Formats: sequence, structure tokens, C-alpha cells
Amino acid sequence: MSAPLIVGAALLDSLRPPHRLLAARRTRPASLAGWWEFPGGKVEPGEEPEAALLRELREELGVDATLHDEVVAPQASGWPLANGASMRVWIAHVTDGFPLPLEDHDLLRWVPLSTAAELAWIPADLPIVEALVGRLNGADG
Ligand SMILES: Nc1nc2c([nH]c(=O)n2[C@H]2C[C@H](O)[C@@H](COP(=O)(O)OP(=O)(O)OP(=O)(O)O)O2)c(=O)[nH]1
Repeated sequence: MSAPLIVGAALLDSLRPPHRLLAARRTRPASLAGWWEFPGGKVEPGEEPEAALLRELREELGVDATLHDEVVAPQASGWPLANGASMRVWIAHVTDGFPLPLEDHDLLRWVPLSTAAELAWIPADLPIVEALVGRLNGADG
């Protein structure tokens, strides 16, 4: 069985200019409960990654979103996660609805980009947060 592909959204409050990033606190499994992450989840067989991410955002947060650029990973498969999985992450913004922790999370927080890296992210997510913040600081977003 090939390693699962996970997709995540770097949801920004605004694109011009962005100030805050939506972080979601996991409730399961016990080993990850309490850690912060990008909302998202596993790509199902036969599903396109972008479609999977939009589905996950509807299920988990109850929102529709538009995806923008991908936060380019150091590997073609995506950002390496624990246990051999990979994650691809897209910059996104909410187009309909108000994000709520409907599934898999007990808390959502719009964190300022300037202090986003200080949150207790799942360790594998921290390089992604740093790449995202660096990229947004160096460009218009
Ligand atoms: N969604 C998400 N998962 C992450 C991140 N960082 C990270 O290591 N992971 C890991 C945690 C899980 O082992 C895996 C994602 O699985 P999941 O449980 O969220 O996916 P899912 O809802 O589709 O899965 P399922 O349990 O319903 O089958 O990737 C992240 O930023 N976002």
C-alpha cells in the first residue's frame, strides 16, 4: 500500500495583505490531540487532491473555500509527515460560511502570521508554517 497523501489548507483571513492564519486543534488520535494543524485530511482513492481538500474543509469546518497557490514542498510528494505520509498544502480563503470546529477539532484560532510559528503545531507542520510565513513576507501573497 502506498503512503497516504494528506492535503491541508493554509486559510488566510485576507489575501491583500494577509494577517492571520487559521489553525485547528486536533482531538484525535490521542497522540495528536491538543496539537495544532492545518485543516484537511486524507485524499480518498480516485479523488483529486484539490477536490479532497475542498471536501475536508466542508466536512470539518462547514465552509466553502477557494484554493490559491500551493506552499511548495521540498519533495515532489509533498511535505514529509510522521509515519511516511506526505502532505500538500494550499493557500486558501473562505468564500462561504464561518469556520466552526465541526469534526476532528475542538478549537480554531486565527493566529497572527507574525507569531504563528510559536503555536504548538504538530512538529511536521512547523517547517510548512515557516515556509508559508516566509513566502508571505517576501511577496504580496
Ligand atoms: N489534516 C492534517 N493532518 C495532519 C497535519 N499534519 C500531520 O502530521 N497530519 C497527519 C495527522 C494524521 O495522521 C494525518 C491526517 O489524517 P486525518 O485523520 O486528518 O485524515 P481524515 O480525517 O481524512 O482521516 P480519517 O481518520 O477520517 O480516515 O496526517 C495537518 O496539518 N493537517
